[in-house]
Amino acid sequence: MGTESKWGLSSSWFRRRISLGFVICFVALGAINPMAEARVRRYKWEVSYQLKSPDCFKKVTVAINGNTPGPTILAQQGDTVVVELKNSLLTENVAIHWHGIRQIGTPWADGTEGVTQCPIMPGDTHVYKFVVDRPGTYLYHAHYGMQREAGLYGSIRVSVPDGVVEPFSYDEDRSLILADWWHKSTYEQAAGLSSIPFVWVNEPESLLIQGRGRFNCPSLLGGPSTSTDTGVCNTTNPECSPYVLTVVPGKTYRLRIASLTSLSALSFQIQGHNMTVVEADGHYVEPVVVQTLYIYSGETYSVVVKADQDPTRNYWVSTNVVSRPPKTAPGLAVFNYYPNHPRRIPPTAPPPAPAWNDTRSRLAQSRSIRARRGHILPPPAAADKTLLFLNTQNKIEGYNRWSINNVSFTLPHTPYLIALKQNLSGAFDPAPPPETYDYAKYNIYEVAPNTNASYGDGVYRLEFNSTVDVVLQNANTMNPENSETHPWHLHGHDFWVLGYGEGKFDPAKDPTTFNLADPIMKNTVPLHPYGWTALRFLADNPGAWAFHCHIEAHFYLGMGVVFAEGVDRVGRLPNSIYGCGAAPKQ
Ligand SMILES: O=C1O[C@H]([C@@H](O)CO)C(O)=C1O
Repeated sequence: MGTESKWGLSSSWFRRRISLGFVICFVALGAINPMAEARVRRYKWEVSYQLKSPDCFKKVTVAINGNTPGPTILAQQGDTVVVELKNSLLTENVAIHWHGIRQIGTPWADGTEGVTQCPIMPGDTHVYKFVVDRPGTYLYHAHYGMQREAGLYGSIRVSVPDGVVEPFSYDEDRSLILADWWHKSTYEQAAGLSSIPFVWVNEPESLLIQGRGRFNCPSLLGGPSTSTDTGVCNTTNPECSPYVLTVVPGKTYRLRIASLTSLSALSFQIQGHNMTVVEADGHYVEPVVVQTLYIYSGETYSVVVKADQDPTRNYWVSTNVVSRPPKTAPGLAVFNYYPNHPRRIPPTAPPPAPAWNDTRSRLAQSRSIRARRGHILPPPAAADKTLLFLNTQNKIEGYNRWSINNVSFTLPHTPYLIALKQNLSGAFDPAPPPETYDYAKYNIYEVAPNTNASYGDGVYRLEFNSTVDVVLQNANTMNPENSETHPWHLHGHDFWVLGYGEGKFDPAKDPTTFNLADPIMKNTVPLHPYGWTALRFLADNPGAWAFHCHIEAHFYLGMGVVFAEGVDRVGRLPNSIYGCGAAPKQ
């Protein structure tokens, strides 16, 4: 790493240890140092349990350096990010995934427990080191069990290199993460999901904007104290006051909006303001003006907003559950026009939520977002391999599961990357999972018996540098007249979104409608109820990569697959990812 500068300036750990004078001195040196472009951004994180009240209800969270969301990683294209992570959870493993970072040349740093690494055990310290090769808006979050839901997440913001001008302008740059929040622990939820009878997680108690929400504690509203809220509902706690986004009248803001919900598809609105969508998952898009942005778990968008409304008042920022019958109050933050008091409640009610079951509007928005001119085009020829993935809910041995082509994914005890690279036999099923389903016979509109699903941990082996199409097919769940939204996330790659369709994908006809002219590239894409979504990607990143529904409970219940390509080209695996299953520490 000849270009490494030892003193990454954004590291909070580093900043705390040197005086401001030194920082200014190093910034000045950086400005004249030709080696300055590719810096190392060092972070030192400690993951621990913390009692927090993000929505005024106190519960155990999993935090980084005491906070949820964790610190924002700020870097510039080409920088190396080094995160030294200490697991101070007393009884629980951890692993962190860098969502949207492709990990080119460092597949072992993807942070996916069971796929690219062994879990980091309590007391252990693990170093993640990777290059952020593209500017854009990304995320990080736990990728172990259902731990993300306990609050272990944050933002990654990668800026363009010095001198590069972006295709839109703004005065200020802000990040907002949306999340849903439950009062039950993740352990209780996971236990319920793997029980007979099945105990569903149900709808969230609240929606959080940048880690802040407000749950309706009955006693706070003048009602009787109940055993569930006594001592835990405390709105005087500053932790649970709404997030405030202060804007200066006349200025333009780039808001990087990301969703890390565990279940909910969301709408997002800023009362009285239009938003111009300019970036999706790290790729510029043709500007689209919206009043309501629909956002699915794992997606990021940049919108440009001008503070051009009546500056004598504040406005609501609101988010609502869509695609499932909502039982959760809107998540609210304050869009505060300076110099109004940031706690001044906006004088009018939050904007009404869009109809939760208006699938057509959501589909229309998905289709309306197109790549910015000058984008990377997909290979135009037919794909080398097409995978047709039927998404179903199933019963296996009495347990509720989710399956892809009748296989419900289970994580092996030895990570795929190690097993494949070291040719460890017996680590996972060597038979590849099915590439299609019986589309001629399957009725996606009915509750199907789905009695022939099985557990599986096989891998789709992709030829290195081949073009792969994946068509995700949605279907009815085990409940009549019900089909849900599934945001699918691919690790290690971006894909082109070739199209969204309603109903059943017809392999003979629908590929002719694929958009090969200006498809957006993304890493996470919604599969709408009773619809299909078609993607194309190049299997050009040596490694083993998860592709899964980003709903925490759904991946936990088997809704995912693993791709592997070019593993023989992967460099020497670091010892730090070993230490489980058939992969003991070297
Ligand atoms: O996996 C799920 O289970 C429930 C429901 O289908 C069974 O109660 C639900 O809404 C899911 O997404």
